[in-house]
Amino acid sequence: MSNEVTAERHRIAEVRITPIAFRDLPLLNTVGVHEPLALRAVVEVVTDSGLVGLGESYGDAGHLDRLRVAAQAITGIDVWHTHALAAAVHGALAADRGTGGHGMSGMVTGSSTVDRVMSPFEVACLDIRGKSIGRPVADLLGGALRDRVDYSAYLFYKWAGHPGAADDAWGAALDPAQIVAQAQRMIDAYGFTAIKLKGGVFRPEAEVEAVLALRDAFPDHPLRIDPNGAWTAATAIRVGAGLDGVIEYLEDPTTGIDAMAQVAREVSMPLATNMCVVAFDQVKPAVAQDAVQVVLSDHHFWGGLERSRSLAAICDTFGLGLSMHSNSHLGISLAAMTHLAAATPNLTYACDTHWPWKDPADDVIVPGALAFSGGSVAVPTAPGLGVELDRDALARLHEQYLSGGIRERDDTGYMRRFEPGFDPSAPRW
Ligand SMILES: O=C([O-])[C@@H](O)[C@@H](O)[C@H](O)[C@@H](O)C(=O)[O-]
Ligand SMILES: [Mg+2]
Repeated sequence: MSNEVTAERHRIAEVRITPIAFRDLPLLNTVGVHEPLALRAVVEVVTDSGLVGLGESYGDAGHLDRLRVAAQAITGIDVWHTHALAAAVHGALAADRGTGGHGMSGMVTGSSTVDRVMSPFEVACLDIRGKSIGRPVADLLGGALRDRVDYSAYLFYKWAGHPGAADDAWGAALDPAQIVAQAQRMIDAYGFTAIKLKGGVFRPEAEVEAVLALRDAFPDHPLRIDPNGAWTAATAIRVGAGLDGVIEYLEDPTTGIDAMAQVAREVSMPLATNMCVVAFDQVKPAVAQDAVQVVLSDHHFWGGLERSRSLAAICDTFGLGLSMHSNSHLGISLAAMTHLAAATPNLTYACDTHWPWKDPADDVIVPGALAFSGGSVAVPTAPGLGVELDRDALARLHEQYLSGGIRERDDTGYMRRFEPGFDPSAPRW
C-alpha cells in the first residue's frame, strides 16, 4: 500500500467583487455622523476546482479600484499559498501612491494599503481551504480556544433619526440618561457583558458624566470610552484622572504616539489604540515609548487573519494587551472576526462590533449561522467561515449601492449639510 497522498490544488480562477450598501443610523463621532447607507465590498474567490470563498471589506471607491487591480493579479495562485498571494497583491499595487478609500472616514489611519487590499482575498482563501478539507477556519488558525467569542455593547451618541426621516427604533442618545437607556436596550437584546462608548462628540466633561452614569447603572460591566483622538494630551490626562478606577481602558484619547506616550505616563488605566498603531512598522516606536498598552487588532487592515495572528504574537512578546476593533460590517466579517478571536489565545477583551446598528434585514449571508446570546457569538463549526452567501440579498444590497449614490464614506460632509460650520480638526478639546 502506498503512503502517497495526492492533495488537490485549488487555484484561483475568478474573483468577483460586489459593492453593496446597507442601511445605517445617524451615529455620531468626532468627525461627523454616519450617513444613511454604509458601504462594503463582498469578495468571492472561485477556484478552478469549483470552490467559492468569501471575504468582506470596505466599499469606498478608491479601495474598490485597488481590490479590482489586485484581483487581476491573483488568478492562478494556489489558495494555500499565502506568501504568493501577498506577493501578487504587493506587486499589483507597487505603483499605487494613493491614500484615500480606506473606509475610516477622516480618522487618522496609517494602515498599509497592501494589507487592507490583501485582507478579503486572504479570508476568502482561508474559507476555501476550510471547505476543501471540511474544517472550520479557526482550525486553520491553530484551533478554537473557546466555543464562543465575547463582543461588547458599542454605544454611540446619536440623533433620533436621519434628518428629514422618521425617528428610528433606537431614538436619540444625546445625554447620560439616554446613553444608559441605549446600553440597557442593547444589553437586553444581546446580553453584552462589556460596554464601549464612542466619545469625541461632546465636551469631555459631558462624556465623563455619561461613563459615570453607565458605571452606576452597570456596576459589573467593564467600560471603555473612545474619542478617536479628539482630546489634547492635557485633556486626556484630566479625563483619565476623572475615570480612575472606572474604565478598563482608555481608547485613543489623543492623537499620535508621542501624545499617547505623554498621557500613558500620567494616567492609571491602560491606553488602547486602533489609530496610532495600525501597521507593523508602528509597533516598535509605540513599544519604545510605552505609548499604548492594548492594541485593537482588525483583520481588515492588518492584512487578514494570519497576519492578525502575527500581531497577536508580537503583542504577547511585548506584554501588550489585545482587543478587536470594528467598523460598520456585515456577516462575512463577523464570521471572520469570530474565528480569529476564538483562535487567538491573548485576545482577552470583549471585541468591538457595530452589529446591533445595522438593520437585521440587511445582510448578505443566509440567516442562522451567527447569533448573539449572552453577549457572545458561537464559533461556527461548519467548514470554512461557516456562512453562506445569500445571492438575492447580495443583489438587493448591490442595487441599494447603485441607487444610493454614496461612493465614499463621508461622515464630515454629511454632518456639514446640517451644521455647515462643523470642524472635525483634532484635537477638538
Ligand atoms: O463607526 C464609527 O463611527 C467609529 O468611530 C469607527 O469609524 C471607528 O473606526 C472605530 O469604531 C474605532 O474604534 O475607532
Ligand atoms: Mg477606536
